[in-house]
Amino acid sequence: MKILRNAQRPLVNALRRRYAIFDGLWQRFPDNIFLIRCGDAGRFYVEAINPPLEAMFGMTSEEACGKPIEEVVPADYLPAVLARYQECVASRAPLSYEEIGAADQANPQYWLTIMVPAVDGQGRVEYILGISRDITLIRQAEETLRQANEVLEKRVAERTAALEAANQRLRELAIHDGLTGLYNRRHFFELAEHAFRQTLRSGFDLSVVMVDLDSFKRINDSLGHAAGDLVLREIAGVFRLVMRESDIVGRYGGEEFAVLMSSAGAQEACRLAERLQNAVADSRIQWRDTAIQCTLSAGVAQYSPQCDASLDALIERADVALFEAKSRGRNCIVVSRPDTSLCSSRELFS
Ligand SMILES: Nc1nc2c(ncn2[C@@H]2O[C@H](COP(=O)(O)OP(=O)(O)OP(=O)(O)O)[C@@H](O)[C@H]2O)c(=O)[nH]1
Repeated sequence: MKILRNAQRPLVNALRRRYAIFDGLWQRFPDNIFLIRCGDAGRFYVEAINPPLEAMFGMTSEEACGKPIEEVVPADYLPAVLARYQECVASRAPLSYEEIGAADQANPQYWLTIMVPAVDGQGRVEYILGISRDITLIRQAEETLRQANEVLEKRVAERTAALEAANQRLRELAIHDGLTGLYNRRHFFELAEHAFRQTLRSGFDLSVVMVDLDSFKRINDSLGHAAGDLVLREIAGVFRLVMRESDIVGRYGGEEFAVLMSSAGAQEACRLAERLQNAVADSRIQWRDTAIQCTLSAGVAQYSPQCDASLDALIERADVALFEAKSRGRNCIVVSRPDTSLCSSRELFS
């Protein structure tokens, strides 16, 4: 008998050492640890809880030991806890999940739980060992970061929109004449070049009307530059009213305007020039106590493959016709025929 006790001593000592190690770890482990015994009929009983859980449940591990889980876990969380135990028993595999538990909803507590089933020789889950870590601070930091990101994204979106609006304004400024709002000379040429190339491909008509206000200098000289500016703005408004949507109109120079009409021959271009002439003549522009009346001269040219190797050539012909209109006493429309001879618009229709 004594021999047998002596033989067992190293084993007992080894078991004591191991127990002391595990018990020390159990007592000092900072996260919640619980050991659950799986009873018959799907019942679960507390086997042991470590100090953090003792503090949370308000009972010692000895007091909790053997109690059905329903008597230890608060009723609010019980269904979710039982469901996890059942899942672990059914799968017989480790399980990891996140859960929210809180005394009040405004301050939720987040837990990351890992469960490991202890399976006996018959494949039955006898115990479940669980470790729960409080990850509330991590989730709160993530939420703070998410909110900060949201604010940042909103700010970036606002700045992007403001920048986009500023870019749009810049694009507008880059293509429009600041005084009249019509296309500036450079953009007029860009659009006109495009239309000209299309005409070369399609063979459709294309005409140019060059318009110049008559004796505009007199307005400046008699009423001042601001009055002249007002006249230019008002005349631009008249242009907008009279033009077709497809017409391209630009401020070509000081008081000179260019109109490019796609799919329009010389007669249609002359009719447009006449409508402009009449609309301008009818408009009374009020500058202080003076009603300013203007007239205009226009030169018209229809694209002709024989004369117009380029857009510049076509505009040059319309410009020559405009010069002729000025020479003929102003307030009239002159057309450059395909053979470059000049005639009045009335002659064109007769
Ligand atoms: N107020 C104002 N005047 C301008 C502007 N651009 C050019 N002008 C003036 O337009 C006038 C053009 O004068 P001219 O070239 O002699 O032409 P005009 O007086 O219209 O005479 P005709 O074209 O021969 O009928 C000049 O006095 C320029 O200073 C502008 O943006 N604003």
